Amino acid sequence: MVKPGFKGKSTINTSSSSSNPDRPKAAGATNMRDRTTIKRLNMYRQKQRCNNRGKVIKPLQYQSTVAPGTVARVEPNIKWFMNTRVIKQSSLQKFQDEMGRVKKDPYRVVMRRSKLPMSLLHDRVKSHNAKVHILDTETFGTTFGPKAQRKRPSLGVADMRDLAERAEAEAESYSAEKDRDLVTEDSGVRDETREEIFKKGQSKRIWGELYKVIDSSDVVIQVLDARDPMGTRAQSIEGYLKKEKPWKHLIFVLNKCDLIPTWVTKRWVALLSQEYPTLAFHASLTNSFGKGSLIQLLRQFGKLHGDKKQISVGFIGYPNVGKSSIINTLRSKKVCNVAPLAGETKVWQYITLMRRIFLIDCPGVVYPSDDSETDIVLKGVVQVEKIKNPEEHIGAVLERAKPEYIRKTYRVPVWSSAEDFLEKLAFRTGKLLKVSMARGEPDLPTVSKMVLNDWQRGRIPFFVKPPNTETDQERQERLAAVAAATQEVGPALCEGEGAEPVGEGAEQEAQAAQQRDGQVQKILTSLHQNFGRINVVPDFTDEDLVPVEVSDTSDLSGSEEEGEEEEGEEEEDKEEGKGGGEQTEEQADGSAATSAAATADGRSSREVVRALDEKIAKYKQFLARAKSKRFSAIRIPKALSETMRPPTEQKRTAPTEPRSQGSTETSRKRRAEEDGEQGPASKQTSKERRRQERAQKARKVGVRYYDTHNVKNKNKDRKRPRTAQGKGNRKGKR
Ligand SMILES: Nc1nc2c(ncn2[C@@H]2O[C@H](COP(=O)(O)OP(=O)(O)OP(=O)(O)O)[C@@H](O)[C@H]2O)c(=O)[nH]1
Repeated sequence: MVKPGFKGKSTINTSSSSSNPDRPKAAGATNMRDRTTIKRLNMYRQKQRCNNRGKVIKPLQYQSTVAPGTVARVEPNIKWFMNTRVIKQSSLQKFQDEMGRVKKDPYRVVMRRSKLPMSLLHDRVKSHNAKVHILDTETFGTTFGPKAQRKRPSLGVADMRDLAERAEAEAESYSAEKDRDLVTEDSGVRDETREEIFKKGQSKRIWGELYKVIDSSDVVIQVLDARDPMGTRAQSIEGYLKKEKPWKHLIFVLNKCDLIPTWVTKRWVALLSQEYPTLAFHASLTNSFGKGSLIQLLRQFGKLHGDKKQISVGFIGYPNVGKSSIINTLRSKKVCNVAPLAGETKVWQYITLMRRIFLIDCPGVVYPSDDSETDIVLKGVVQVEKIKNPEEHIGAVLERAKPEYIRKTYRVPVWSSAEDFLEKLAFRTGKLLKVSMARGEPDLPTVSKMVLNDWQRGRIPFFVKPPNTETDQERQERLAAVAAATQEVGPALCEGEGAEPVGEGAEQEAQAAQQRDGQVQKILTSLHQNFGRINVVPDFTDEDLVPVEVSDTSDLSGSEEEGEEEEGEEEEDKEEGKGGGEQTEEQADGSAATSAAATADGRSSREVVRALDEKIAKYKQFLARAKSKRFSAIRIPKALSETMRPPTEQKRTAPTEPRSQGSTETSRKRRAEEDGEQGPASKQTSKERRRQERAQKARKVGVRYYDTHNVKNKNKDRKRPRTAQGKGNRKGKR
């Protein structure tokens, strides 16, 4: 309708023609065409008008008006989706319940079956005796005839004799213990159902997260706890990856290497490398090991997948093995939540390492195994606070850890049983009950939790001994042989690496796999880890400390030169942390100094490297300890500062008694006395002597010193940025 007061020409056609969609409705007309029908009919009727040269002067309605060559789209219409019906799960359930009830009722008949979605009622699994309608879909000839194409079950035997032989062999190897289906008489005693806490990491949700991570990753890193690599290893996942996703790379990272002797790390790496590429790692923001090698390895994988914009690296593994810590170490900052409690990571998360490398953190997964409840607790899967009877697991701790380590950690000299040990420890630590009835009795649950916590956090030295394995030289030879074989097979397989080998011939597939393996092995031969640099924290006994031969100097030029890598990282990713770089500078300084000393001494480069490594390890250990104790000002003991000096200088000075780094107050006093003997200290007052000693021996380090100490004149020596003149100028300007 035209608005009142409208002066212009109306676009509404007022004619009563049957082809006018706007025609007024006649009085009493009930069967008139509606607007849509009229418009559609007009569309059919219309004709295109052209001039005498054939050029369109009046295009058809809806004929394109866009310039030729423009990509046009058909506008989606809601009617396209009209036939699709979606119902909620709850509605389906309701329908099935109600229809099921009606169907079962013999006095009722379901009318108009065809209009009801009856298939929704019958989608259940068919019972085993349901009739198989083979002949409804296939002819007799193709099903049972001489040219039958029907698939038969593969029995794996050619004839009855084979079958009988196989049955006999299986009967011989039968073990009733392993037979889960064996029906036994009910003795009245049954295993208690496991508490929910022992099922941690096994839920469907967690497995779903794991498969999401695997599906999204090009490289899967399985993180293993160095203390018990085999116990935290998932052979089922490895099998799955090998069978279902052979194009994905699987790597092992042996984390927490700082908690085991270095030779054990070396042996495990050699052993596991026989199956998958393995790297040793110590996750720490300040004092890491293996970071450089891992980043280098990931970069190489990135290059291998040159056709992809970026690669994703998934971290999978048991709970609490340190997946999130490794990611934080690689990023040099806290990007993932880390806690000594299992199950800290709840859902998967993506983290950018570099422009082309993404990391995915996965919640810890517990793989199906025959582990007892104690095994589960000691593997760190269960939070200690949630265990109902923590005392039950202490016996296993005392069995697994060596008595000397227990003695050293808890200062309990002897014990006859787990209970005896707990009682003694409770009295020693003052963990006694305060309840009136049992006042003064040892609080066993609390002490047990303390011990279990210490175990889970690696405060009690423990490791699973690796079986004997190939030596380093053998490994190098094997890797070199594989790499040489690959070169023969063909060039690098950068192209088509990421593509799934679907539909390819078996031979081609095998060749591709061989090439891939060779490529990875080649990358690995270029990676060397200098295990001598691992900063092992626990004090192991001599028996456990088989001396490790530090690798050649060539190793140092390898992956552990973190400074180089940091540089590279910064090129790629500006956000990369700088901590490692600084550390390496120090190391580089030290190395320069020592190598100079070495030439002067005429010592072999190997000895120099070993000496240098020892110094670096001591220095790192000292810093880590100071950090953990949150010293605001660290006094570097003289012994340590001496070790940081070049060896020639050390040689010149008189040899001093080696001092432990964790020097106590008394030893410090004793040293002060010893040092005091050298000068005219006896005439000084004690205050003066102390001041002198401090000036001589200690150096203050630590950024938090002024935050935590009330130092009045802290800015005394600092140059004032603005002089009085400057101030005057500023005032003048105002
Ligand atoms: N000593 C030592 N402790 C480590 C190392 N890596 C991780 N940790 C500790 O192990 C504990 C668990 O680390 P997380 O990174 O949270 O382990 P996670 O595998 O992500 O655990 P979930 O979240 O349960 O999957 C933390 O207390 C870490 O400090 C390591 O290399 N050495």
